[in-house]
Amino acid sequence: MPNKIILAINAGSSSVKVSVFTYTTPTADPQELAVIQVAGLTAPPATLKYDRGDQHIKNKELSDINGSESAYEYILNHLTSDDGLPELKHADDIEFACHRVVHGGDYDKPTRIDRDTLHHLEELSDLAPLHNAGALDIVKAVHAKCPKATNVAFFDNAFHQTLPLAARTYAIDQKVAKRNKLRKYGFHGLSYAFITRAVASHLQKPVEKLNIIALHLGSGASACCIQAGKSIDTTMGLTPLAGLPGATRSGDVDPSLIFHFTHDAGKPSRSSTTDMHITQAEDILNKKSGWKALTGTTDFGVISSKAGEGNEECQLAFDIFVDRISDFVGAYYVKLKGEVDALVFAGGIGEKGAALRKAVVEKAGCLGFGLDEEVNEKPGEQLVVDVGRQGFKHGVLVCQTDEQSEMARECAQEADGLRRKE
Ligand SMILES: Nc1ncnc2c1ncn2[C@@H]1O[C@H](COP(=O)(O)OP(=O)(O)O)[C@@H](O)[C@H]1O
Ligand SMILES: CC(=O)OP(=O)(O)O
Ligand SMILES: [Mg+2]
Repeated sequence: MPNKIILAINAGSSSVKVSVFTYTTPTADPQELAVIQVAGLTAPPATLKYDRGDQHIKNKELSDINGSESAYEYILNHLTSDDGLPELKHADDIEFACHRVVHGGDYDKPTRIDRDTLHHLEELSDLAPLHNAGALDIVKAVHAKCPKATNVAFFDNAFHQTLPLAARTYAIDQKVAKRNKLRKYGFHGLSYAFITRAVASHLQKPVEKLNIIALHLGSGASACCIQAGKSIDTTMGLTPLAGLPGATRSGDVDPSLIFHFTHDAGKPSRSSTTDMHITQAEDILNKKSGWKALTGTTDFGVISSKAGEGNEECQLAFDIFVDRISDFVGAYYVKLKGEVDALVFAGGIGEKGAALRKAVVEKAGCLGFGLDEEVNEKPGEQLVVDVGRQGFKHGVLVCQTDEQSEMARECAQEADGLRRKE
């Protein structure tokens, strides 16, 4: 039987990342052949990163890319014309296109995308204004350019189905809450599912016995309290705006603040489209806040090094992040009754931000976390690295999370059920 190609597509808030996998049987993990990323969609020029075998392209500037759909077209073209990737010479070689869909509402498992599902997901676009519309544009592009591929949606909120009622319920009128489905959903679930398995395997513990406080810190940032391998709380809410601040997101603010910020809070934003309706309030808090508003850059690597050089705005942004993360580490420590296997850092900032890890772990020192500072400076590229100090009560780990590989793994396992019936 010929190898089958799975394309795992991750439309983040500012980038499109695609990994190419082959798989043979549902039981063996898919094998990664190439990873391609077009970043900088919100701060042009877009740039290309490509890794396949010993071929590596980094920071190549691209022209004529103005959104996720054109980024996908570029990516498909790049992959099919790479002679070193003979497994994917033609769009028809793709059997499954997996899409990370941030807000899936009540969908709780990978779902083949047909016209009805697409319509339901479009209705949820307003609840993930930086994400869903971009992902669905790519679904349509795959439909047009790769008509033989089966499109499957993987939902970023699915991992948080296990949130206890008290954690998922807002203290508002429950009739309205139920009618309008207003509750905490939580996101970054593909990443937390990956982290849970990778850390359990690293610690040689069954997933069902794993208790961790996991931090996914990227352009969007969140924390998750994982007990017995299941999410029991997380910082994002009805939408990915709640909780920690991010590249362009405010994170938690007093909900009344926005009416003092602008009198036009409830009016439609100029970023509204026919597929997505958002207010000025949502536009300001999602797209014009966070690190960008505080420092002018969305790159936390730059913020971190400028803070180290004495830049006050960057120092404040850095300190705000440490302050908010520590709040949740404390809260989740109590939820886990102090029975914590490890504090886990992941996502671009969690994996690369040594200074941030140091500051967070120092604050949590009173709970029994400590860092091996030398390893923390250069943890290396292994899947999970122990950066905790010997002899301390709880571990500290860095995990190279991979949302695309999580989708590919689930896709291969469920392939028979997901395949289109001819
Ligand atoms: N050395 C570094 N220190 C801290 N943050 C970094 C470093 N290098 C990159 N980053 C940050 O990682 C973030 C991107 O993380 P990633 O998880 O890839 O984001 P996305 O949410 O777009 O998937 C950016 O804010 C980037 O600045
Ligand atoms: C849910 C979310 O915020 O995703 P990202 O960090 O990829 O923007
Ligand atoms: Mg991401």
